[in-house]
Parts: sequence; structure tokens; C-alpha cells
Amino acid sequence: MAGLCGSFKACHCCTARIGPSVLDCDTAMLATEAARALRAGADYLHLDVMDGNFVPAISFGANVIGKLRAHHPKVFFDCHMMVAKPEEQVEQVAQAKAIHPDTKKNLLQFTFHIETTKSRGKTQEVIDLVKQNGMLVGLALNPATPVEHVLPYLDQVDMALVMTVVPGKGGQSFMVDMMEKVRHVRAKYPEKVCSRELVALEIFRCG
Ligand SMILES: O=C(CO)[C@@H](O)[C@H](O)COP(=O)(O)O
Repeated sequence: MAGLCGSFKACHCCTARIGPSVLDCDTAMLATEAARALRAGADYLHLDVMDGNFVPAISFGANVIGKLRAHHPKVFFDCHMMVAKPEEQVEQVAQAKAIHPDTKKNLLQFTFHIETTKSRGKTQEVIDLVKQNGMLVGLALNPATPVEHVLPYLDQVDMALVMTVVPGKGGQSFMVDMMEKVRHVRAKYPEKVCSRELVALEIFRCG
């Protein structure tokens, strides 16, 4: 059975961190639901922000992320920004910044989609803006987007989010053919690639 890196042997890159999406939880009880996920073993939280534009659905935004921070001051938040103009939300999301008191690690990441910036020539600008606002940077790519679109930026970002579902809703089937993109990114950046659904698949495989 292949590991996270696609290797058929156990190796260092098969270490996984679990960051569940809270999209399909009872969002009226978000802080409690997040606590439940963390108690169950989540290492961090994946927060799906949807604007009704880049994707049809609307979920929650920076204001809710800020409120959630008050309940979870030591938890890493990966904010998956499924929004058409990520640059307009950087400052608001940055309000939820936090540094872990013991590890001194940055606990906030702003992950935006290359599809929203590439055609406007704004990818570099958004990366810079996110960093200026004190957050880690994630770069996401849709299943239909070639991996080559993100490669020029991977030296500068903290994470590549290889989507293995079409962005917009929860509960979809894992697209196993996206593994090729994961392998491609991992070959050069073993610590930078993330595919949440992939992690779920591996847990399933391991029983
Ligand atoms: O970004 C997305 C979808 O747009 C993902 O984070 C999913 O929303 C996760 O949902 P489940 O697959 O866990 O139901």
C-alpha cells in the first residue's frame, strides 16, 4: 500500500498531521464542535471560507474565525480561502493571529487559490500581503489546475493544498488521480504538500 508520498515503503514523509474541516459540523456550535474534533485527535483545524462567488456556497468569514480564535488560542488554523478576491480578506483574517505561548509557532495560515490570482497577475502580490500581515501562506490548486501553475511559488509558501475534491462542498469522493500532483510536489518539497482528503484515505487504509 502506498504511503502519503506515493512510496511503497514507510518513510519520513509519511508522518501525517490531521486537520479536519469543520465545514459540515453544526456551525451554530462551532467552538464546541472544534473542541470535539481536537479532543478526537485533530492536530489543527481546516477552516473553509466560501464567498458565494469563487464557489456557489457561502460558509463563514473572517469575523467567525476571529471569534473562534478566542475559544482556541493555542490551535493552528489553516484558513482555506475559497474566495474570488483573497487580497480583500487578508487584513480581516489576520485579526485571528496568534503565537503559541510555548512553541512560539505562528498559529494562522491563509491559504488562497491560484485560480483567483494567476489570471489577474496577482499571485506574488497576495503572497507578499499575507506575509506582511504576519500569517503563513498556503497555495491551493483545484483538481483541474495543472501543478505547474503553483510550482514557481512553492519556494515562498508554507504549504501547497492539492485539492482532491472540487472546492465548494463537503462529503465528496476522493479523486485518487490527484495523487500524481501530490507526488510531484512532494518530490521537491516533502514537508509542504497537504491534501486533507489524502490523509483521511490513508487513515482508512491503515484501519
Ligand atoms: O475544501 C473543501 C471543499 O471545498 C474541503 O475542505 C471539504 O469541505 C471537506 O469536507 P469533507 O470532505 O470532510 O466532507
